[in-house]
Amino acid sequence: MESGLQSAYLEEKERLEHTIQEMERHLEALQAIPPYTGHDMTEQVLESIRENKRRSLAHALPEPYFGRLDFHETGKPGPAPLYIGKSGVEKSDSPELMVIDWRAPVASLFYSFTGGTEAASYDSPDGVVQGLVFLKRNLVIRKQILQRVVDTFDRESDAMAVTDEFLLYRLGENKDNKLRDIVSTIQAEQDAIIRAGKNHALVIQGVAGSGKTTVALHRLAYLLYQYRDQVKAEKMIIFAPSRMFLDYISGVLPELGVGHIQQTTFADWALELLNHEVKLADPAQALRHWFAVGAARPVMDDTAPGRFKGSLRFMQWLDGLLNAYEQQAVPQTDFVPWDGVKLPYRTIRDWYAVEYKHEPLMKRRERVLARIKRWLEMELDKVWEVHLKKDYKKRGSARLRDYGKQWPAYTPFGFYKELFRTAESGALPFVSEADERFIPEDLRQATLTAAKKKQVQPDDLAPLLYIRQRFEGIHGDLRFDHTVIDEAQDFSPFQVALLALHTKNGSFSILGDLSQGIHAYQGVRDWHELLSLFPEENRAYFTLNRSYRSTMEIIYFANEVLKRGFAEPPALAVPVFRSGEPVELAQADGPALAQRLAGAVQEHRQREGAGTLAVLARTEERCRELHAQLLAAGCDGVNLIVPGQQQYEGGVSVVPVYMAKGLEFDSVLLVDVDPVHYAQTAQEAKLLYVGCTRALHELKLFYSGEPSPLIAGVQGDFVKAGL
Ligand SMILES: Nc1ncnc2c1ncn2[C@@H]1O[C@H](COP(=O)(O)OP(=O)(O)OP(=O)(O)O)[C@@H](O)[C@H]1O
Repeated sequence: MESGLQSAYLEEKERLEHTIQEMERHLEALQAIPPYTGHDMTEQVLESIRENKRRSLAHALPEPYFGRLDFHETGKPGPAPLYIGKSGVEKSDSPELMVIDWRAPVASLFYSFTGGTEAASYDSPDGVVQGLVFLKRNLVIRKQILQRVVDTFDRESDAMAVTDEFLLYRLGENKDNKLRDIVSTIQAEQDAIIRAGKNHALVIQGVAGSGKTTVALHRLAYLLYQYRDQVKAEKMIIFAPSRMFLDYISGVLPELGVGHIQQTTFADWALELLNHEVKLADPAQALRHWFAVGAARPVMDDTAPGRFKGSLRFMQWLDGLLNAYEQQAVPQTDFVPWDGVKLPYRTIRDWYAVEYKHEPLMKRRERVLARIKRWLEMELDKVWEVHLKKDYKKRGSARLRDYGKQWPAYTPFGFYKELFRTAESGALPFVSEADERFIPEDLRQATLTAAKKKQVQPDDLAPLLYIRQRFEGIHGDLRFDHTVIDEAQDFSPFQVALLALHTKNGSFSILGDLSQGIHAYQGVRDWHELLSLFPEENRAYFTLNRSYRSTMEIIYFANEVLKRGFAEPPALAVPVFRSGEPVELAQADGPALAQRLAGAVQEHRQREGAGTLAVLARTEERCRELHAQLLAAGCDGVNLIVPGQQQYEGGVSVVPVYMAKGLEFDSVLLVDVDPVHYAQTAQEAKLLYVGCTRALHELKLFYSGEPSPLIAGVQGDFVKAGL
């Protein structure tokens, strides 16, 4: 075996040297051709192909490939080694490929093949291709140097396949402040999602750490490769929960050689489309309210404003009012520019309701008014007496202005706020009593009070955009080829329905985890709410239950939290076989806790290759306090992460649990895990679960007095009492 490994290493080393020489030769040849700057179209196309090749070769040179698959296609001679890399590499003198792009159909075998001697197959553009896999090999190359060769399947060897060794090696590494690509270790269940067809709305329920975010980003790279004639990077969009999270994931797409994909939060995107006509109420205040501790924490049922305004019922109500407005928008009067001449109401209504039916509402208004103006000019042409003509012109223009005032040009916000008035406070004529009753009184008051300051809550944004699309339509450049919604459990059905209007062919990747639905005051309760928005034949539901982030100990412990918080716990995470230290529980508060935390930070920093560490607390105030204590104890350079943060710096951070969602840290220290901060409810269990599952390698929990019922009595070799 030893000598087998040695010869494999030597074989691969030689092959790598040969590939690099060939690539360098190719790159030099391309660089020797002076860039074409002329106007000949054909030459321009050729230059752009050459430039792409130069870029792709330069990008691939340090690590040309990461895998090898020896595949014997049925009916073809002998097994051929296929080298798989982040991008395809041609030979310098022929279009034959030395390295195959990981997204190519044949490369799917590298991911979907998980061992066994039976025939394997993959889908190619010409149909299913069958054959036998002889060898599956992982290679680690860094800066052109071969560092590791691991065979995960060898048909000719008696040795057992060590399928997961390479994955475990990868998962055991420390992380920095950015998410990384996983091309070399994509798992079969992840690959199935990455390669799913374009015109489907995929809803993916994945446990914490199952790779949802990572898979979504790889899927974008795949779609761009596979459907290059149909989709463009600039027309793809990722919605993520915060700008800090966007910063955290910003490294993956460039690593995959993909650029220019729009990345935003729903609020930023919406405010931009609304021309910043409204301001968002301070989100930190809302978070303080919803994540208040103990008895101060509000109930999160369907009467919560976000649940109400985010529901499809609310969307239907709004739709009904927009339809009623559409029916009654045209002033019910003839247009009489001067005595004796009139444009009948019926004619104006016909223009509006028949001729311009397909235009959005405010465009229709513009068109009708412009047409009345033209009619007026024609009527004036019929008047020959100069002095009369002048007088009619003045009078006609004034009457047209008056007419326009009876038919106001609403902005989305201008219209929206009118809908919350009652008949008593001057509601618009088409707002019925039933419409009035539909809105809970306190919500009406809150919406109107905020509206006076031109302020809205996040849950008002989807309704505002819905009005916008009915008023102004959606221009081509606002329609996406593909839309990714990460942390989708925090999205409302209304938001997703709205995004569906902006997305071509229902092409979506919607990812989330209901067990992490800590924003239950606004998000979905079950995925059917979202799936029902798409036709059955165009939607697909996937689950990811394996968790790759955390050690077995951490996952077993986090699962216990869910079991204690839910009468019927949701699908529990299945860890990969990666073992670490047991989760530690310790009693500490006040100065003793501060001392423990400072000690842990210092110890962490002394470790070789120390990665990231986070102290997680329930509230922003508590984080500020702990941060100050750490600084006072001499722990310089500790980052405090609070709402509104734009960047994640890595290193050591103090973070409210709700802001840590989506991120990960090598070590996590969770404080105040007592009955007050984490009561035995599903909602608090989700919060604590989020906190625990942020840890890759090490998790410690501290409590004052009693431990929270969500962790009390947890027993097993995956947990131990701390000193
Ligand atoms: N196939 C894989 N190979 C190597 N690492 C992986 C693989 N899949 C996921 N990971 C790693 O697991 C971690 C979690 O991934 P990611 O953040 O995408 O998961 P997630 O499901 O979005 O998590 P959460 O819901 O908790 O935010 C990352 O460090 C990622 O690199």
